[in-house]
Amino acid sequence: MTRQQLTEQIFSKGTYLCVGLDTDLTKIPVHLRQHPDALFEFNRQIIDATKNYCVSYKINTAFYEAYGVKGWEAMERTVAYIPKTHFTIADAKRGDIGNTSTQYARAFFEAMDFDAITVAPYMGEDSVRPFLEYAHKWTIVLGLTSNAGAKDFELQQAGEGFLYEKVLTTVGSWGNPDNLMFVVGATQADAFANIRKLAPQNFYLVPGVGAQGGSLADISREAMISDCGLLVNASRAVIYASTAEDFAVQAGAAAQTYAAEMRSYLPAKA
Ligand SMILES: O=c1ccn([C@@H]2O[C@H](COP(=O)(O)O)[C@@H](O)[C@H]2O)c(=O)[nH]1
Repeated sequence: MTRQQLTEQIFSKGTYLCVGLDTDLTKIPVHLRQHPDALFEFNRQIIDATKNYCVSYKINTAFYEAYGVKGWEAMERTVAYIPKTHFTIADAKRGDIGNTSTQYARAFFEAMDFDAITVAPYMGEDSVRPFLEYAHKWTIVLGLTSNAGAKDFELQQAGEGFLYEKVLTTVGSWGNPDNLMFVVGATQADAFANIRKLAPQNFYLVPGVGAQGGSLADISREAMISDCGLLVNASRAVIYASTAEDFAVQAGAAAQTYAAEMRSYLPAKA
């Protein structure tokens, strides 16, 4: 998907919500747990209920890898089920020597048709480059993450600034705003204005609203640009809005609430 196609979706639907499919069999409604294809069936109903209120789905691969072959198959079926209008993200946090990253890129961009994959930058350029070489695919590099551990490396001083700042500027020169996004945690709202100066045109994938307590209003105020430039992810707050039989209806309602707030922050047009 191109940037223009993504922004057309955002402005026509009035939302920049990304629903995170962090599907955990111990958290889905009891009546679905015995279903022979429970992971996919849960996702199918969540997608049907939320697709009008979001422009993207993020599949965190850990939740599928945890179930072995059956989990991997459920992930493949889920990404194939998501409407082509929606931007699909494999939250896999890959990155290895170039020869190996090439295989990761094939797995997520060819064997499965994800639009984007999250990548850890710490093995350097050759580990990121194979993902960037795909036309109309996106590499989403970890910038300043939402977790407490961000302070252990990302927020350590590295020369003139923080390590995450060096990641933004250096990785930014490897790609461009049409193929490279950064992960910036919603819990890091104080840093957003500075981050926008360092990566002024890139889209940010922003996890951390909902269960982690980040503020949608703060992020939107500090980091939105004329074509939006934000995909804000909510996983647990949407998909587990209810764990009863009405789970899909409640997930749709939660997504609708986020979308209504997002509409109020979007500029008039791109
Ligand atoms: O900095 C990061 C990077 C990735 N994540 C992932 O996003 C979702 C957040 O889930 P919630 O339930 O909405 O908290 C999850 O898949 C994380 O692994 C992140 O939270 N922070």
